[in-house]
Amino acid sequence: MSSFRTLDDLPAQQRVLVRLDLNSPVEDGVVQDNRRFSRHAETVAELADAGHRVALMAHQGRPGDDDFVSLEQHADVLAEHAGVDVDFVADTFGDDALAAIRSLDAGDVLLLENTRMTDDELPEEEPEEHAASDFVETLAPEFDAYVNDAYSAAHRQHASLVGFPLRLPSYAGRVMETEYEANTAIAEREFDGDVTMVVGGTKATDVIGVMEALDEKVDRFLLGGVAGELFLRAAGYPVGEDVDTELFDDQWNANEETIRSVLEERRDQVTLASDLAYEDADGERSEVAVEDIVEKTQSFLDVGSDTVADYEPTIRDSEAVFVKGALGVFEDERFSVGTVGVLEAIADTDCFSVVGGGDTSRAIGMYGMSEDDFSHVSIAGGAYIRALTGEPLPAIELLVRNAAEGVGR
Ligand SMILES: Nc1ncnc2c1ncn2[C@@H]1O[C@H](COP(=O)(O)OP(=O)(O)OP(=O)(O)O)[C@@H](O)[C@H]1O
Ligand SMILES: O=C(O)[C@H](O)COP(=O)(O)O
Repeated sequence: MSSFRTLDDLPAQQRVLVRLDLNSPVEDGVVQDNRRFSRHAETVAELADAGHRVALMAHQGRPGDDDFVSLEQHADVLAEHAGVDVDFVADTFGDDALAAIRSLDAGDVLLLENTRMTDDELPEEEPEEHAASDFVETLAPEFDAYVNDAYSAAHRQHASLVGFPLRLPSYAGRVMETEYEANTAIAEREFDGDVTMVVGGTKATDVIGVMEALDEKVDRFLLGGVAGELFLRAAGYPVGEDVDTELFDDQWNANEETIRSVLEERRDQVTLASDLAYEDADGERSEVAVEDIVEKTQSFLDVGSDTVADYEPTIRDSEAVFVKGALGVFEDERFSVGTVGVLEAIADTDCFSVVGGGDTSRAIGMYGMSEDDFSHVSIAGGAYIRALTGEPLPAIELLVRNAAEGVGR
């Protein structure tokens, strides 16, 4: 059990500042509903129903990215799930935000603008520095308590995650509590048979770092997505570089050394895709064997069918399978073969299975699979794989420290 305080410990009638993780896929400017909304809605509804005055903080994307947008749409999606009104103010901690916070009545809920729109949020700094930022210094006095429900962002050392626990009595929300307990229990679990990890997605930097740390725990890695292409590049294939996206070159430069050393030292543990899929001139899915690729001239959007067939026996023979990241752009049905094929193979076995990632976990519902076919489905990606390595999550350490030191008591 954790040693942080939870909503069961929160006194009545508080002015509460709550950190959620509503970071979601954005398609053509439209925020896509996903399990982060439904899960966090439970915490929000509980706080509102209990008569607290609730102000919510969350982030979306990163400055410079297409999905770095306002949280205005998030307020409506969250309200629908929570069954309570969620007002929105297009301000993080300026006069408009303060006026909206001060006008909250018991049971009211307000969502503040994307925390990453303030310069104080993003630097990875020590909690003490964040606690002294204008952002934290301005907002903290407006509240009696801070609730962190953002387990899936707990690996980031950002102001809204680590600054407030030095200023306010702090509590874990319901999502934080359940994800922490599930992921910690999983990290501590020992398996007799083979443990397999399926590694994909776009956040290659996040997953490659932990592959090194997990080699004691994981017997075999099955690769796909952007990380998989970077490994193919290291293995000498002409892929894993930017053609019409900016997903590869920067991540290659940041991780080349680690990828090469993982491949060199653990070549027999790492299985790479044998074929890849792309959109052909007719707009159809086509596949090519990696051995036949002479030059990368278009984006590869999925692993091929032979790769899925290669991966299935490994999954069937595993006692545990962990998934982090999709093997392709599954949101487009043509490129869902890798992700869905692997998830269905896992669902068909009775192995212990965990699927993590805010985006990746969406594939389960999108393609008619049931969460019950997996042992645990986490809305966290980076935080979940770090938890598997036993690496501390800074935002959670701060909740523990806050409880131990009795801040605000
Ligand atoms: N080859 C590829 N090219 C571009 N995008 C890809 C490719 N393969 C997978 N993806 C994308 O990867 C995304 C999922 O992985 P990503 O690393 O972004 O997040 P996640 O696993 O959901 O975890 P987190 O919660 O950390 O965001 C999917 O939205 C999918 O479209
Ligand atoms: O989606 C996530 O994994 C979390 O919200 C963290 O987002 P980040 O990877 O942009 O910091």
